[in-house]
Amino acid sequence: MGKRTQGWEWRVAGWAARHPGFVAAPAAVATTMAQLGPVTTGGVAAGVLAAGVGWYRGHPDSWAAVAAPQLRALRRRWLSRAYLGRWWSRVTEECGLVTVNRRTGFVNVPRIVRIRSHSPSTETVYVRLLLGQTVKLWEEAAEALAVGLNAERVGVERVRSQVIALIVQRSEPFTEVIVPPEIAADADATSLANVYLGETEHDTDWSAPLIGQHWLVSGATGSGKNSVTWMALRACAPLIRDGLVRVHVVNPKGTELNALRPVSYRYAETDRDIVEVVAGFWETMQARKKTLAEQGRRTFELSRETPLDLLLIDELGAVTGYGDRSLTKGVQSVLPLILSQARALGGSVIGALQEPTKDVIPQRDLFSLRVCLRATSAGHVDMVLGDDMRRRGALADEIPNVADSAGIGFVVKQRSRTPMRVRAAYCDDSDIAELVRVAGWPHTELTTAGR
Ligand SMILES: Nc1ncnc2c1ncn2[C@@H]1O[C@H](COP(=O)(O)OP(=O)(O)OP(=O)(O)O)[C@@H](O)[C@H]1O
Repeated sequence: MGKRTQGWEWRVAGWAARHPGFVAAPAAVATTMAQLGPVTTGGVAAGVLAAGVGWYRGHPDSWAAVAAPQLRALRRRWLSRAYLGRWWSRVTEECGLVTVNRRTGFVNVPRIVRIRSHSPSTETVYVRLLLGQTVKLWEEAAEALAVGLNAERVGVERVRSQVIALIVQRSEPFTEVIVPPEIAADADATSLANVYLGETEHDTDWSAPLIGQHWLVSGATGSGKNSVTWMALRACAPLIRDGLVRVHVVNPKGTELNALRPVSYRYAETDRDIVEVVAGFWETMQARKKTLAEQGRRTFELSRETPLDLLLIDELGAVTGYGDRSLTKGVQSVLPLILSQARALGGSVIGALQEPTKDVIPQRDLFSLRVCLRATSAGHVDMVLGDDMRRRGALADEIPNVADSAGIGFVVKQRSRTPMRVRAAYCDDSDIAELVRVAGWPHTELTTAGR
């Protein structure tokens, strides 16, 4: 029996019912023309266009968060051929993702429910599974789908029963290493309210506030986690020199961050010293609380008397989770207090993490900036960035494990709660040496533990 398909008039009716906008928009234009005439209709259309341009020019941030994803999704859905009827049918057929009714010969093509495009390099295509299909079937076809859709890669996720999301990454926006900007000569020229970290996929600066904030950077080994820490320290360098920022370093691995020894206020590598430094940080915060109360101030202001205290923890997992019990117990008795109270007192924490699991991320939501660099498992992404972020396009587990991808990862945009691909600038050994040179000053009051 040959393949049979539904009559075209039924297919058109079904399609129109599923896409009411395509019927409603021309109907609305026709009605306006009939009621108000072509001049008024043209005026209204020009007004809408002018309002759109005005929005784009006047408030690019909200435009990028609200209007751009909608327009991008429309363009991808209807103007790129990838998801149009015939091509979509062909791709799914070639990838073995259609079914044929054995009795009637009718070919069932999986239906696209909707498309979202939160970023220029990625779109999420929601697809209704056909009877008899499994998520696994689509996962196995993902590579072939990527070829068919002309994409870099396709991720597959189950959304609810019968609906999956294909996360289609179109391009890699970062092909070059980002060179860090010069260190500011003056403390006045540095703003810790907006620290430059690198670039975003939208070709804009990636920056974040450091004062009164905690940062969490997660990534597999070799993903470039320390880039973010180094960029924060470059911004702080003149302030460290002037005694406006004090750096407390917890470096259980004893690698890389040991370059900071000469400019650290406190520094620890061994278990005992680590507990001492973290507990000391909390004592500093309690003392700060008293100082602010004495000064009759409720909020912290950066000064030599009340500097920013920055706690850097290179391997959060070791000190809160899988390290020796005396270490983890000691740290866990104060770290939650630091994370929940230090921000208002001029204490910030930057924690790096390799294996994000529930027990090693203490109070995740207290980290206002969370960066997920290359991950070794899909589950790590939502663990770091928050629920649903992988489905919305944060394919950190699909970042290739090669040196060229180091420093690339995802953050969540605060306002729109959508993931954004970013790349941290890279500080090489000479950049690190320069920052230590600039930050270095006669630290007469050094109380470094573990020296
Ligand atoms: N932002 C970056 N841009 C480009 N390349 C980078 C970046 N960061 C790191 N790299 C490169 O990746 C390599 C690995 O980086 P690094 O050792 O800092 O990663 P890591 O995540 O800190 O690893 P580990 O957990 O093993 O300490 C570096 O030697 C460097 O060549």
